Amino acid sequence: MRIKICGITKPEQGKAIASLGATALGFICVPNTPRYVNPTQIRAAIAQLPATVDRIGVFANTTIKDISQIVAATKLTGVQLHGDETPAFCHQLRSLLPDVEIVKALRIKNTEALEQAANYTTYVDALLLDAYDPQQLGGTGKTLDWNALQQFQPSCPWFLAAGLTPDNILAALTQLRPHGIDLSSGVERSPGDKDLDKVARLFEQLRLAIAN
Ligand SMILES: O=C(O)c1ccccc1NCC(=O)[C@H](O)[C@H](O)COP(=O)(O)O
Repeated sequence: MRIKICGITKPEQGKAIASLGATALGFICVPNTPRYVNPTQIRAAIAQLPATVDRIGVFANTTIKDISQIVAATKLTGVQLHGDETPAFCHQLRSLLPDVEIVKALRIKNTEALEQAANYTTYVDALLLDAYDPQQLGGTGKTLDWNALQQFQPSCPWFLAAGLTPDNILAALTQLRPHGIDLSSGVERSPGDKDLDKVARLFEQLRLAIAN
């Protein structure tokens, strides 16, 4: 299973989280949000990472030009689209950046929001299910109704996000079998400041999940 820790702002924390076992790190490229990092900061963090760790830039409601410039400047391996990007936008981005992983985040407000998934699967590498919040695009700490996701089986890989923590990850994974998980505020002291003890506890819990 892929394990993505999102909202990295400090290079030394990114390095430590990668060595604890994260397979992907997320960098928030959405200005005026609390975990925002600029391309210089992303490059500094990436310089500390082993090549095996995926580096995903998180964007929302920006232009293809902006995304492709930041990808070129930072060597991100993937792009997560966290706003209202359409399937056509994903298709266009994929044509321009064929070697970059594209993850479309769906912010689940109601069951109809899940039905959008099928419109994206042809154009993206993976989907990510996050919680809807009227004020915040992501990093909300709100959980989804896992029971309502039991039938969610898109034709592409998917990540479960939204309010996952070391304390609830086992419960989530007993109900659902996503290809990956994504955590941010559940392993933080404050926005952008990761708590390495919480990250270590997450990996202990995941080892238990694998053993059972
Ligand atoms: O985390 C942010 O601050 C953020 C800001 C703007 C767009 C997206 C953002 N985060 C996206 C993520 O992938 C988070 O990991 C995801 O929302 C889960 O967050 P959490 O519920 O805190 O685990």
